[in-house]
Amino acid sequence: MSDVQHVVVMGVSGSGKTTVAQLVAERLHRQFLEADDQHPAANVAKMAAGEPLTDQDRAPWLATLRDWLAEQTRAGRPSVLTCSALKVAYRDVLRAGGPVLFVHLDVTPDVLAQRMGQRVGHFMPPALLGSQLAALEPLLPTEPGFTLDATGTAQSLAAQIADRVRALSDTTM
Ligand SMILES: Nc1ncnc2c1ncn2[C@@H]1O[C@H](COP(=O)(O)OP(=O)(O)OP(=O)(O)O)[C@@H](O)[C@H]1O
Ligand SMILES: O=C(O)[C@H](O)[C@@H](O)[C@H](O)[C@H](O)CO
Repeated sequence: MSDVQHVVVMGVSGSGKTTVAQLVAERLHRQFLEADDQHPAANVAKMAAGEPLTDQDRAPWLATLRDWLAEQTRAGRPSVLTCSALKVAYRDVLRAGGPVLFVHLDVTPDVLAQRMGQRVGHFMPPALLGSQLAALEPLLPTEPGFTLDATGTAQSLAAQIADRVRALSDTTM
């Protein structure tokens, strides 16, 4: 089995996690989970009201995601998960669910604001972007994963990620 069992597509709101991760899951024929759908209702209400989440708010949500990863690991199902995973401590929680490769979609604040401004029907207000960027801790060299300049098209980003995952799987079989 490959070391890259779970790909976690991470980054701040509007970076393209959902769009890109869905394409990666299709390309690699993997299980897919959208972390936004797993937030407790209180978290969604808080964000929709323009209030950033705290570490405490995120704790039960991260535990749910970790448990889902652990379930996939136990069943031997490689997966793709979207998750903001803004802090090292949050990523450590996810890593407890099995072998993970983080892919950080890095987008400039200008492009993020443009993307969030254009998006319709999403609970996350663009006003929370500053707090997302302030909370973000880039991947450390000691963490498994890589950062991608995510200003390209979603299809080209997904192709790059799928290629990297396949290459890593080939070298670890
Ligand atoms: N590579 C891309 N190039 C241009 N636009 C993109 C790209 N990826 C996503 N978008 C658009 O940007 C907006 C945000 O994308 P998306 O919802 O996938 O981001 P997200 O990181 O999942 O956000 P959130 O965490 O807030 O749900 C959407 O309107 C989407 O269509
Ligand atoms: O950790 C967080 O603050 C949240 O996960 C957010 O990032 C949102 O859920 C998501 O981005 C919604 O748009």
